Amino acid sequence: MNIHFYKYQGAGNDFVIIDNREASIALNTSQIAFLCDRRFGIGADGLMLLQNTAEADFEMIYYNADGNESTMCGNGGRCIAAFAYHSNIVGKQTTFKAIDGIHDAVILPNNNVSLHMSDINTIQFENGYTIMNTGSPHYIKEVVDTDLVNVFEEGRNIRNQAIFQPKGINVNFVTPKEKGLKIRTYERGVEDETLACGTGVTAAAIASVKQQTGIFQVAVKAKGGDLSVMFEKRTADTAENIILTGGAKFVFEGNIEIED
Ligand SMILES: N[C@@H](CCC[C@H](N)C(=O)O)C(=O)O
Repeated sequence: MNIHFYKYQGAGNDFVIIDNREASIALNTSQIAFLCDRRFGIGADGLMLLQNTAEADFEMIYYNADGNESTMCGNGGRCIAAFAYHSNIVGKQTTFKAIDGIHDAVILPNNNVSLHMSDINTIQFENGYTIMNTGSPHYIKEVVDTDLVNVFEEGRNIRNQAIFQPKGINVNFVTPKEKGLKIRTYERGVEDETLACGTGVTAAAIASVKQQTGIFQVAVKAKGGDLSVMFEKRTADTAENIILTGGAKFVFEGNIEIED
């Protein structure tokens, strides 16, 4: 089967996007893993299908690089909104359906896209770390300097701890800076460090204000780029009106042959 694909990246978190509005493409786990493979395929942290839905402008179906369908991807959501805009499927403001519900996105100047993330109903403040689900589950640990962390080893150990099984968790290491945060993330389903993770950046920004309430804006520096998160906290352990903003760029497009 020959497939036309588009490659996008948001702060270095990269994705294969396929327009499946005609519902003609059904990919299995090994075909998706092949397309995301950086040596044998196109290379990406994840793959998204853009599909039709009666509930919004389009639907985003998200798969991790291991080929399995997963939960919400914040950078993926910003990239698929940019793709839908570049493909004249939607205008500068769009609403799309993802696994965690309906999201609004806005195309901004200079290849920036902002995305309304799902509300957070529970923030778990533990001894030395915070856990919350920003559409995907995240573990956030404050460290003295993210540059000194072995993100692959430490992230993998935490991701595989018995308490987080069977689903696993994404692991974020965060250092507060003068203005904002620095972050590095180990992503489940990629099973490696990625250059940025939108749901992780969102979780880290919200965790950084601890139990405070109010309206906040936090700048977050990931390895692959800068993002910003605006949110409101009406109570100590919830967050709402969450907007994630950052770059979402077209990289290249092409055709690839995949085995049935
Ligand atoms: N890169 C993403 C998160 C993608 C999902 C994650 N790997 C998981 O399975 O939970 C983002 O930008 O949010």
